Amino acid sequence: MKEFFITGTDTDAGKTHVTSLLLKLLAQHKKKAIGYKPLAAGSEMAFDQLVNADALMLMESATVSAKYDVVNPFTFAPPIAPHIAAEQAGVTINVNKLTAAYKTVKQQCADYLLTEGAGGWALPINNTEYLYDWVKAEKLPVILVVGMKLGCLNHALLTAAHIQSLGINCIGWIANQVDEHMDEYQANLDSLKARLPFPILAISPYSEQTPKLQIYKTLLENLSINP
Ligand SMILES: Nc1ncnc2c1ncn2[C@@H]1O[C@H](COP(=O)(O)OP(=O)(O)OP(=O)(O)O)[C@@H](O)[C@H]1O
Ligand SMILES: C[C@H](N)[C@H](N)CCCCCC(=O)O
Ligand SMILES: [Mg+2]
Repeated sequence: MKEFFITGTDTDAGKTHVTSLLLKLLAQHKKKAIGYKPLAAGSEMAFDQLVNADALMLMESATVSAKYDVVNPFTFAPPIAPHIAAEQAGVTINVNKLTAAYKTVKQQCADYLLTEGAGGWALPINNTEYLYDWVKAEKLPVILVVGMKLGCLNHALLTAAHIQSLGINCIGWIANQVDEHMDEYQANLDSLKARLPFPILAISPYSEQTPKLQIYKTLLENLSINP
């Protein structure tokens, strides 16, 4: 099974948007793929259970179906930092619990498992651990979604440097145009291409209606998809 962890330069960088597009790309190529959202904050009651919109979107885009709790084992109502939401709910989250939950989603007979993080890269899960500790423990290859807006150069470069400092493999980055009217979009894209230490995998243009990925060959190679 091919596994990837999708992180972003910040909350709202477009991790869910891009992960959903990747799942749809895999579906077009008849691949068995599932999305996973281990940790979500910002959820609503539906049919007597808390559900999060990111997890539901990943479920809609996947070709392999699973029960809600399998796709999103930890979910909290308030749209705040998840470790604070967990503390308020009296729930402990740690690397061991994330690893145990991950075993269940790995049993769902998918060939591709795309895990969406929460917030940006340095997301605390408790007083001492970060979500990236779990990513490192699982040895998950990372895809960095850069939300293209003013300030993203700093966020992208710091995120890349930290991923590398942990010895984690980042297979590349995806430029996601979250700001339709970003000044000097192309110059910013070029600045990132010149500086990020891993290849660009795709560009996700601004689109509310029919979102599409402009795909680079490296992405297809990493997903083992024939063009
Ligand atoms: N390429 C795009 N074109 C248009 N709208 C976009 C694009 N990418 C993301 N958006 C919109 O921006 C918002 C944030 O995107 P998204 O929910 O994917 O971010 P996220 O990184 O998953 O955030 P979170 O940290 O909450 O998980 C959403 O309303 C989404 O529809
Ligand atoms: C509520 C939001 N949409 C996300 N689910 C959680 C974002 C956490 C950000 C934590 C932080 O870096 O400050
Ligand atoms: Mg999301």
